[in-house]
Amino acid sequence: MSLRFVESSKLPTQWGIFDIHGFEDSENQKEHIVLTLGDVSTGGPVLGRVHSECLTGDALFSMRCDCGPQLQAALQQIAAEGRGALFYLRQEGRGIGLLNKIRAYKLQDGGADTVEANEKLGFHADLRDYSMCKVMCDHLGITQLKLMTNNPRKVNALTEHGIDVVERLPLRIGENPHNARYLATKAGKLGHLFDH
Ligand SMILES: Nc1nc2c(ncn2[C@@H]2O[C@H](COP(=O)(O)OP(=O)(O)OP(=O)(O)O)[C@@H](O)[C@H]2O)c(=O)[nH]1
Repeated sequence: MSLRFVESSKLPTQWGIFDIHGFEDSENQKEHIVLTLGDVSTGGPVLGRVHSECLTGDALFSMRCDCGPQLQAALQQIAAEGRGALFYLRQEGRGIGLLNKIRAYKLQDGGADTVEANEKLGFHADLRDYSMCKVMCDHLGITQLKLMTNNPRKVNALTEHGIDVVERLPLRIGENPHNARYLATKAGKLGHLFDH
């Protein structure tokens, strides 16, 4: 992965003024961002969230998934701690892209679960790559993460890329009748832990 830091600036949000850092992956024509709050380069493990893009959940308030509430909760928890990092990775639909995610939704409307739908479209259930996080951490001086996630495979992937994840913090939020089956499939087939 050829990831290059581009620029940093400020991003005022309803939870405080974050620093926003832009990175470019020219090889894959992707642009990723990291929001940080406080001094993340010194002072021990950083509260972190590695969040994969979900336009429908993050920006359009979709209740088919739990992405939007997780994003909001992560930013709130970072703000409450006064220090942390949100890695916002542009790998929509677990890496299959937005339009294929809509195709997968259509298949789920017809009875497939989220894993079967990906497979019917010819994709693996999860195509995401977390290698860019190591470059981002090195650039930002982050050496250890306390990671907010329900996904142990994400912890393993980051660890394999050389990131020291010292703790996994569950991020169980946003359950509703529209995403009950989706969350059950994540727990049953994708190894997500829905503990508190
Ligand atoms: N292919 C596909 N992607 C989906 C679907 N619903 C949400 N996503 C995508 O899934 C990604 C989020 O992954 P999740 O499996 O929900 O969660 P996670 O990141 O593995 O784990 P957490 O850290 O606990 O949130 C985002 O890129 C969403 O766009 C779906 O039905 N099909």
